[in-house]
Amino acid sequence: IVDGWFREINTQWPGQAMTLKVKRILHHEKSLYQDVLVFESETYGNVLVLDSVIQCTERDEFSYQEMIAHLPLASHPNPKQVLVIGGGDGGVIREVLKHKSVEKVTLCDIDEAVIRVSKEFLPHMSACYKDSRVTVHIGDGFKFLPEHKDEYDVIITDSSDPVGPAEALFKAPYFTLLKESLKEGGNISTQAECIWLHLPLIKELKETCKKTFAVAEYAFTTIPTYPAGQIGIMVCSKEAGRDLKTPLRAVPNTKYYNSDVHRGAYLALPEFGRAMLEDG
Ligand SMILES: NCCCCCc1nc2ccccc2[nH]1
Repeated sequence: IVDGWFREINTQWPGQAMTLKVKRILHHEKSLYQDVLVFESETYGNVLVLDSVIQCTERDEFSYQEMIAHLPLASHPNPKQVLVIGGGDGGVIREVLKHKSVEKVTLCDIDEAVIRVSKEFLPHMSACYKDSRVTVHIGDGFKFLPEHKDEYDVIITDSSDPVGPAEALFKAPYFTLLKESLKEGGNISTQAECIWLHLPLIKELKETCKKTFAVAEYAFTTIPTYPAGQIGIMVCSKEAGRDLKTPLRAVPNTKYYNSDVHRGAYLALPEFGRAMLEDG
């Protein structure tokens, strides 16, 4: 933080950096896995930063949280058991609970510090931890998944970037584990990075998902505080013929997601992205 501004300088996006004006630092610690920082910004509410990368801000988190949850849930006929890997801030759980068919949500995050800090400084995101349908497991998704085979209708992987603790969550073995933990007809979604910054990674991710699942599609959402203001969501299904692009029902009290946004998120991949992802 220099002269009152936080700058998101990172080798993943060379030569550019989102900058947010800092009102005051609320918390800073080194957890077992990463550096955890929370600051109150002048115009984006409280901001959670892990290893110097912006993970969420109170002002725009709903865009990403709603899309990563509702794209796989609204295209599943009857989701009852849901698993969230990562996402310790709790925002995804809040969205999952908007589907009345959901009976149980389990959250598995490797770092208890993220959950603890979110409960204290991100109340609008962590409020749902109190819900009776929610179970929290502190641990590595890689170990948790093999112990829970054929158990979930939807699994959402709300990971940070593929540098540090979340690196393995972007590789093929992880997607095989996801598939084995899904019930028949199950859907998954993962944080799938930005076409302006990570095209080679997205191409590899889509190829991995197409090999592992019956269907795999890349959607995207707009979010001002993520690098280049856009982030992707990979959505897949075990069910051959599952139409991921069509919402089967409306989702109540959202601020970003609706059925048109659902469809629009898959459409019109800009030509430089389409060519790379589809033609090779
Ligand atoms: N550079 C884009 C980063 C995207 C991060 C998405 C995200 N935000 C999170 C907050 C808490 C825990 C896991 C999270 N994963």
